[in-house]
Amino acid sequence: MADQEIPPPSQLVPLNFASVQTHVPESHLWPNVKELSAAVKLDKRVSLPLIDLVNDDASELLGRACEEWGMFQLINHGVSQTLIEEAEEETRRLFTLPAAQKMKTLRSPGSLTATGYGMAGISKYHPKLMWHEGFTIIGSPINEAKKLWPNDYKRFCDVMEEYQRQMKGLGERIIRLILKFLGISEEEMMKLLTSTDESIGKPYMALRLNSYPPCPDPGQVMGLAAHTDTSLCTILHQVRSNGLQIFKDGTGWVPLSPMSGTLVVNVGDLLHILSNGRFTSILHRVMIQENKEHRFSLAYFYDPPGDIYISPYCKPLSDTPQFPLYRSVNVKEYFAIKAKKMGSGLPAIKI
Ligand SMILES: O=C(O)CCC(=O)C(=O)O
Ligand SMILES: [Fe+2]
Repeated sequence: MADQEIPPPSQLVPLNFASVQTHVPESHLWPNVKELSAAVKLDKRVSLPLIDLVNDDASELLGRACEEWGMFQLINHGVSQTLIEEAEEETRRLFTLPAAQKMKTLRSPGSLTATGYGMAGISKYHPKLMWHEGFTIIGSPINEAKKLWPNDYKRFCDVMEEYQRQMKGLGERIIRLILKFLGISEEEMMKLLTSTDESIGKPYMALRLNSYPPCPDPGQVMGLAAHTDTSLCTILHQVRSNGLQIFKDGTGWVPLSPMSGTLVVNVGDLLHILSNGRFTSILHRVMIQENKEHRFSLAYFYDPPGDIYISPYCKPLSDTPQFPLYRSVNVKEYFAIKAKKMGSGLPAIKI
């Protein structure tokens, strides 16, 4: 029965990476990776802000980091190290399953609100495929976990549900502090942060587990091509290995190594819109490393529900009049615009 759910090979599906021993298939050879890598400022020490969430000035520090970088690292974030390690372990357990097993949970292409295995949404904008496979979780992953581990699915579900619960709580704390910095009132905040209630649209909050398998020719493949996240903010846990790079205006591409005990948080397009362009929706990408390690990461996209409207916040009574740079847009609509515009949604809603 389950085999019938496996799609035909013509569909855009992740490669069976375990079967690649020596030669990277043509479909995954990017002609320009060497140039892209050469542009990286390895000598630049990234002094990405490191923010203590329990600091009395956290709101100010987060706001300044969003303005200057669109990204920061967080300590004292309150998410237990044990849970993070369990989530890492379950992620590894999932991606090291045989390819045919993972394919049983393939998400329908283009689906934004389904749980399952597949390629990153940005894959369809590039002529070459990426050295990446993902597993997106929205709500409970129980139906898919049962297909992966018919007799042993509970552990994965328990860990991933608890991880999402804690990330959602953390996301809300971060967003509240950032909105406070912008001068947004509690009442307005509540409208935005209303829980993932079906009455205001489908939940778009998602946890994406990312896997970048070891590659025989890392200099010719792309892990995850440059993109901005659509979210309000993304909370990223990099599992030890290097590869993440961020684009800093005035500097260029710089690597961002994982730092134990911290979580990386970045501004997404929705927060850029809400801040009326004040906060940077930071461009980032993942390059495959020479060290033949299997790299994993866990990205939690903190999003309002689909029917919530995001409008640029222009400070009332400010000395200099402020005008909205973007039209107001609801979450569901913005996701659709971004998909239609090849991953570059902001220009489409510019006033
Ligand atoms: O793997 C990483 O470090 C980054 C992942 C990412 O950018 C994403 O999932 O949107
Ligand atoms: Fe991202």
